[in-house]
Amino acid sequence: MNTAPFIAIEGPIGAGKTTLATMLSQELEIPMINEIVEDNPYLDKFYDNIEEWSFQLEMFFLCHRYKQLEDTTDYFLKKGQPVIADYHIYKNVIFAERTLSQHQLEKYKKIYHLLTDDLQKPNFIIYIKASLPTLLHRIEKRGRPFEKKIETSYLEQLIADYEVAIKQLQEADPELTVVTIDGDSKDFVLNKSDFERIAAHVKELIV
Ligand SMILES: Nc1ncnc2c1ncn2[C@@H]1O[C@H](COP(=O)(O)OP(=O)(O)OP(=O)(O)O)[C@@H](O)[C@H]1O
Ligand SMILES: Nc1nc(=O)c2ncn([C@H]3C[C@H](O)[C@@H](CO)O3)c2[nH]1
Repeated sequence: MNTAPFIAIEGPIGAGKTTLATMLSQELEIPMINEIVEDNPYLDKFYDNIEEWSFQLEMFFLCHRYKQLEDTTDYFLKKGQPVIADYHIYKNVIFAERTLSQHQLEKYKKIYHLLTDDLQKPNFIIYIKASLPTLLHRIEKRGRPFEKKIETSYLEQLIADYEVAIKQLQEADPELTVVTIDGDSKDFVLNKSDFERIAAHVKELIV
């Protein structure tokens, strides 16, 4: 059992995880941890050639998130301080299963379990579901040059992978609370009342 509320925002690429995590962190006055993107040395190369760069990229994300979550546990959760993150560590597996060869995946999963089995996991997931047109629109709006190379089929697969993974996480942990947000119809950026409803719901859950 976690010592303090640990909230992860999840969903496929461009769903609005960092945006919502930032807004909730400010509104609820809860510290936020987020993954690095601009300093990632492999993302650009990865989107050029997934097969060639996937192992380096997945290992980079895994090591980075492992260290970040270790620190999060020590500095916040163990002291009873709630935390909000714009990812769940399990997203490593979601992506790795899609990008690695079978041989690489077997090795990767051993390392994943070794590093993460004893880490504190989030007890709340806010899952932003969004359709392909919504994701494409948001990725384009954000305008990261390397993401122009993302194939539509890759995004479609990730949308389906996320549906399966969130169900698996919920089945594996009956104490986990999953709040699903329809990212197509709920606009927490432009519609103040949409955001207020989400924030009120999260506040109720964690008190
Ligand atoms: N509900 C929303 N309505 C309109 N625009 C949004 C919404 N949520 C996010 N955006 C915009 O969409 C873009 C992607 O959002 P964001 O970076 O938060 O996504 P993300 O899920 O964290 O992405 P990634 O998977 O790459 O980490 C940003 O430009 C953001 O301003
Ligand atoms: N392959 C792969 N594995 C991951 O664990 C992972 N996590 C995020 N991403 C990609 C999505 C955005 O382009 C960008 C920022 O989230 O990085 C990932 N890609």
